[in-house]
Amino acid sequence: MSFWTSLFQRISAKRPRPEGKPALTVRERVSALRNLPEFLRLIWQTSPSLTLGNVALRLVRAGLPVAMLYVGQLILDAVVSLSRLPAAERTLTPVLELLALEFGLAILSDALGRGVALLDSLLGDLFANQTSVRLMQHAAELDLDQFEDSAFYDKLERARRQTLSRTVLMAQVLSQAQDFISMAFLAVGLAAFNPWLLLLLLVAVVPAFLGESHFNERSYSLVHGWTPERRELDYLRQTGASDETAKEVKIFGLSGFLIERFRLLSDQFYQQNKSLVIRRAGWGTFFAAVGAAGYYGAYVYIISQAAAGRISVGQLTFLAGSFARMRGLLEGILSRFSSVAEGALYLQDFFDFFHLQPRIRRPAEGAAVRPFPRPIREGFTFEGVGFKYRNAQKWALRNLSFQLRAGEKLALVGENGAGKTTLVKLLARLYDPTEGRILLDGHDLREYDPAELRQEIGVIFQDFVRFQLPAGQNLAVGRIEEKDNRPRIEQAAQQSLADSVISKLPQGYEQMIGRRFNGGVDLSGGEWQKIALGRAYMRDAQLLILDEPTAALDARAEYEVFQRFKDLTQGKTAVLISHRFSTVRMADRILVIEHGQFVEIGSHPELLARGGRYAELFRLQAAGYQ
Ligand SMILES: Nc1ncnc2c1ncn2[C@@H]1O[C@H](COP(=O)(O)OP(=O)(O)OP(=O)(O)O)[C@@H](O)[C@H]1O
Repeated sequence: MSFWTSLFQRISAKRPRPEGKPALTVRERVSALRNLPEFLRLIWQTSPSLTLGNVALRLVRAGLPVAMLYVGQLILDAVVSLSRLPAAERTLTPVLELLALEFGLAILSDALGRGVALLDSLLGDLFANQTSVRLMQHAAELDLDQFEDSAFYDKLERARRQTLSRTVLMAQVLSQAQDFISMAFLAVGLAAFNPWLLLLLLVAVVPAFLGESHFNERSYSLVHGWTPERRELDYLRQTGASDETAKEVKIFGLSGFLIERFRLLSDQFYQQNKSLVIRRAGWGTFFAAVGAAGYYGAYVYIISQAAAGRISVGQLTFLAGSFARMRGLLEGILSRFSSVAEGALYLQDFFDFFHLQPRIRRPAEGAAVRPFPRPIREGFTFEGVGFKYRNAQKWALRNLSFQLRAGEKLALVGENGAGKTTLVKLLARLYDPTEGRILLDGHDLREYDPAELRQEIGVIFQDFVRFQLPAGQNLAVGRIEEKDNRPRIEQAAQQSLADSVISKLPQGYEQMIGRRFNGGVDLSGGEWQKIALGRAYMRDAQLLILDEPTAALDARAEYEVFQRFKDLTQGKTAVLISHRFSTVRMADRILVIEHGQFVEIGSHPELLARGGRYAELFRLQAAGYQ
């Protein structure tokens, strides 16, 4: 067993491995480097001019160390030969000229260094902004069920978290190239004097590199393995202190529970990371000592050559300086190499995220995309539709067949968890059925462009989003292109009764809603619901879906909303989900589902006359009012 193998086995012996999270193999690390060309292409695309400028400055700067050392050698040799001349013949002019040259090089080096740092930071900021935008764009294209998958969330999280280190990686890759060129210049000088010095240099530096890369790999494995827990930590931090949760956290006295869990997890991570950084520091010191020993060995050799008169004093400083400089550069290159490899591993997460593809998308190129019917002629037909959520054991819907006729108002009735919201999500193609199919005017929904379909559908979900935006924009999210069309927004507000809410706000339509931002005003549940309903009226949709749109409204508001709803949706198809039979009975037909299965369909009088499940539920609720 070689010395290094046994050394690394010892380093590895006590390391804590996160449960079930295997370390990455060397092959995985090396293969992660394949991500670099793509990464460099992205940097180039960010700004070709900044990238070019950066590379040009770095190229010039790469030549400076050897030039400065060489001028230093000339200065010393000139001074020594000057000191040997008779006093009358001594003139400082050549030395001063050389000094002026070195001064100029020093100024140039500093200016180039600052220029490079400036371009790095500008390019890094631009790159970070553009990748954040790309992340948001790509996330917006993905399917809803991908968001419900925790492995997906971990990927997204890692891709997001690494924004900063990607900009560091960019600077590192560029510095790497620059230092390689500097090294090549210096190596020529050193090798001309004695090639063995180059070998000594490698012996001094390579162990440190191996140690560095080993610990980088451990650190990546630890952080990678801890992604779900770190996500949980973020969640706990957010839940423990946010305006949305403060009310319940206080009432239920949850802060102790949340803090305890946070403390436990963060402590575990701290302990594992601590032992890693301590071992890293210890081994780092050892390898630095090996490096220093190599340097002093070379120094002794060079001095002995100077003492024997084989080289001049100027050459001595040039060689000693070159050796020290090369050691620094090589150490930099090697340790950066391992962090570049580590960065490339994180890039893998980043690219993995971008390789995720939505399944619900426009029909493939070449396949005919069916234009959305305007107006819808027959309606939607469910044919033996079944749906199972990702990772769920049971079916949310099964064997569901019925027709939603064009222009009809259909109410969905069923107990909690019966599958009503799921049905609506299938209509909007947030998911595709697991079995069976949904037809629109006789053709499978999958033949239409999902973006066009969603334009023609307006859905207000029971858990609608309370956007922290001004009142007008909060309504306009129903049709964001119209966010500046005040008359249209006001009309939608009147239709949904939100106008009475907005007129009471100090700044009317400009009033920021929600407490997150300065000057924001919060609304009651029913007031929020009126705003959300307004979004439905902002849309020019042919199919309107309201999922418990009035649950938080008072009795008078609910009555009014539905009186208007019938008029306002004249000629349009609508689906209503409600647990209130006073609302449900206004629908043309009512579909009753239970445990995801079809039970019955018909108008209110028909279903009452039939005396089935609907009649039973209706009487149950009516009895409560007597
Ligand atoms: N994202 C999801 N992932 C896994 N299961 C889900 C998801 N959403 C809903 N379910 C399950 O699917 C079933 C149907 O849920 P759905 O939300 O469609 O019911 P619902 O009839 O709208 O209920 P409610 O009246 O309470 O709103 C339930 O058993 C529910 O637990």
